[in-house]
Amino acid sequence: MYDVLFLGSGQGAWNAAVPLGKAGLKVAVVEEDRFGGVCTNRGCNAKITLDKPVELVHTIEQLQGRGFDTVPKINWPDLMAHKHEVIDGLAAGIQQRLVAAGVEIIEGHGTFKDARTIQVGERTVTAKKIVIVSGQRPHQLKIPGQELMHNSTDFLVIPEMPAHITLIGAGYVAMETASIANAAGAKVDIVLRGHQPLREFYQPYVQRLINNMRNRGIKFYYDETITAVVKKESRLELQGTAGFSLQSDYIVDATGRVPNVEKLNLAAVGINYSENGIIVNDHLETNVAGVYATGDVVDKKLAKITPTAIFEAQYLVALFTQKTEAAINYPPIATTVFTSPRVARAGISPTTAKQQPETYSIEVVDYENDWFHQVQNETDGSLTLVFDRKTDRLVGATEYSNEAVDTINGLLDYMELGVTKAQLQRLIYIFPSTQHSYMRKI
Ligand SMILES: Cc1cc2nc3c(=O)[nH]c(=O)nc-3n(C[C@H](O)[C@H](O)[C@H](O)COP(=O)(O)OP(=O)(O)OC[C@H]3O[C@@H](n4cnc5c(N)ncnc54)[C@H](O)[C@@H]3O)c2cc1C
Ligand SMILES: NC(=O)c1ccc[n+]([C@@H]2O[C@H](COP(=O)([O-])OP(=O)(O)OC[C@H]3O[C@@H](n4cnc5c(N)ncnc54)[C@H](O)[C@@H]3O)[C@@H](O)[C@H]2O)c1
Repeated sequence: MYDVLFLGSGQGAWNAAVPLGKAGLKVAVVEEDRFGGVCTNRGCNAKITLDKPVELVHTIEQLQGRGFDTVPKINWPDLMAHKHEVIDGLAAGIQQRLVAAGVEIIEGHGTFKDARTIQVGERTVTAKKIVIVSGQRPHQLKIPGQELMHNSTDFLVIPEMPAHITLIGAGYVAMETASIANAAGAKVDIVLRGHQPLREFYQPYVQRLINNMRNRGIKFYYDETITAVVKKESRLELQGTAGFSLQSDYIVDATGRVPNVEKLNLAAVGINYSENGIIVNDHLETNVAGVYATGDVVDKKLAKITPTAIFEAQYLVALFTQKTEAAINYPPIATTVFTSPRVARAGISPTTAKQQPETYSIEVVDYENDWFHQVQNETDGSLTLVFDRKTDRLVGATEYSNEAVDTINGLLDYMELGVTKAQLQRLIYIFPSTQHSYMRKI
């Protein structure tokens, strides 16, 4: 019998399995696909490799007539080959790390037989504790012609960039894919059901991002309900209510992600779940004692992103090695949409702060007239900081700029450590630098 068995090998699993194995526990990981899960193979790592030239091209674009007189073109097949070179070996590397930590690898699809037993093919394995880390998969619109559409996994291995790409949805995946495809030379459309792209982000900054994307030629179609996809000779046609139709070469269904809960035989064990995932308590334990869940498959309001999955994995390590009995206590979680420019955020949003002016104060730093941003001719950027009035501590930050990720990551430390505005103003930063630039304005 294993001490701990993980169902899935993504970030929410291997970041716990490796240290638990090293701590001397008998650990197994069941995986039916590539080791490392979505982030490593068909999510974050793959996407950021394809995004790097986008960032560089946009910076060079900004400096046209200011030191550069041409904009380099992205060679998509070369970039895709580079992505394979960077990404394809990662799964084997994670597998090796598990094996080196003494973790047993079990390949195949795992399902519950009972609260301590998992069936993988012909094999039956038992464990004192089972952790469900089965992640999420792309949501698929149930409409005629759905099989003609692609998802983010398909896009991240696409060998040639189609001339015309259309994305349905305006969340993280749609906006990031649009940013990459547009920079790589495709004509790009985004078709939204509603009126609020990236609804978890500060909307004034999202609007600035959309204006920027529009100026690059990306078209947004609001309030459209797609009802069918039809093949029209060599092209595809999206059809919607009220006579909407749009032709394209490649359509990505980016309408969200759904938790992998159906094929685990949860009903046999009586594990509670909702359409958002497995329901857990504040110790990440399900309603069935000894069965836990981490990562994207958990029903939670927090961002379903890799750092959250890793934090949960690390919490389980502490819990299972008796280093803690306390409930999980999440710090502020930083997140970004990797468009170009980016929008990134952590902590209390400016929207919440504006709704509670007696509790929060706001500082806005616009980059339009900031000399340091003018160095790379970046005039379209802004940072909003939220302070708690009572304690004077930094409790939230949101930025729209090319460097938003570094800014928000840098400010995250201060939020977690409870640094006050007065303490921030004491810091002596390297000059010239982004930090120096915004700290001078607070
Ligand atoms: C296109 C894209 C881009 C992303 N970019 C970012 C980013 O830039 N930054 C970020 O922080 N997050 C990003 N994410 C989110 C990130 O990928 C997830 O938060 C992360 O992968 C969650 O890890 P996990 O371990 O919970 O699940 P997953 O990575 O989904 O792993 C689950 C694993 O379980 C396996 N599995 C499922 N059921 C079974 C079963 N019954 N038996 C055996 N194995 C099973 C699956 O094969 C899979 O390997 C992105 C996601 C996508 C789709
Ligand atoms: N940079 C990152 O950290 C990053 C990048 C990609 C994905 N992710 C993770 O993956 C998750 C999924 O991303 P996503 O973009 O697939 O989902 P999402 O929830 O961010 O966006 C889904 C979009 O589809 C729309 N939509 C939903 N149902 C629809 C329908 N029936 N018809 C038309 N439109 C519909 C929504 O309005 C929304 O615009 C994110 O929430 C995030 O947790 C993170």
